[in-house]
Amino acid sequence: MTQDEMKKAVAEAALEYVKSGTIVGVGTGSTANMFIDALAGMKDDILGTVASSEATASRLEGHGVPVLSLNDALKQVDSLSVYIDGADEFDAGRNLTKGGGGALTREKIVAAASDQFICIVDQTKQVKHLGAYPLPVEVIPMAEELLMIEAKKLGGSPILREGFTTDNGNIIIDVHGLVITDPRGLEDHLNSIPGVVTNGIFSHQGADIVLMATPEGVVTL
Ligand SMILES: O=C[C@H](O)[C@H](O)[C@H](O)COP(=O)(O)O
Repeated sequence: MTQDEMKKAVAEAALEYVKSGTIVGVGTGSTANMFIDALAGMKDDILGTVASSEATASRLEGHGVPVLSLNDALKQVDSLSVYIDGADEFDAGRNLTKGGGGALTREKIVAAASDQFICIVDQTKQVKHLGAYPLPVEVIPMAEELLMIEAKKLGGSPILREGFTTDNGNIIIDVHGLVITDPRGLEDHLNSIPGVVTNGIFSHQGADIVLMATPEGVVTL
């Protein structure tokens, strides 16, 4: 089974968590794209979606799936029923790193507004410690050098994502070389640096359920 076939299988398995008549939070990335394609078949059953990026909104709209802003959605309901998204890495505690596509901030906001986060991954994303995948940090441009200095103090090697601007008009600094043994502590520490919008550790907004595709089938963790 190819990695793309595994992504498709896990994306389709996530449909089980989509409840009729609810608003669904939708993530960003290649796995989330496959979920969007599968969700299109349920577009008449759900009340709508909230997208975690402009790219996701465009793909949903291309399928004719209704997209609401988060603010409009939360005027209708207290919370979204479910948030479904991929990840770059996950650990045994269902802590995640995300943001390989640069959508981390909106993803974290939509996840926080949802009752349940179902993370859809293939088995290549499973790690003992987060950090082998460079950790993205979204930063207001003025704080670029400040974040570089602080990341080096943590033992990381920060690299500006050249030519990339987030949907929020900010920059991303990818921090290489971290071995993250305390995901929640590092998430909080990085977010306490002025100018940081958020970082790609999802510990506070970790997954409630990880659906992991393997060549033998989809496993629920
Ligand atoms: O910003 C991007 C997101 O956090 C993605 O969910 C993450 O990078 C995983 O993407 P993919 O499913 O393409 O591996």
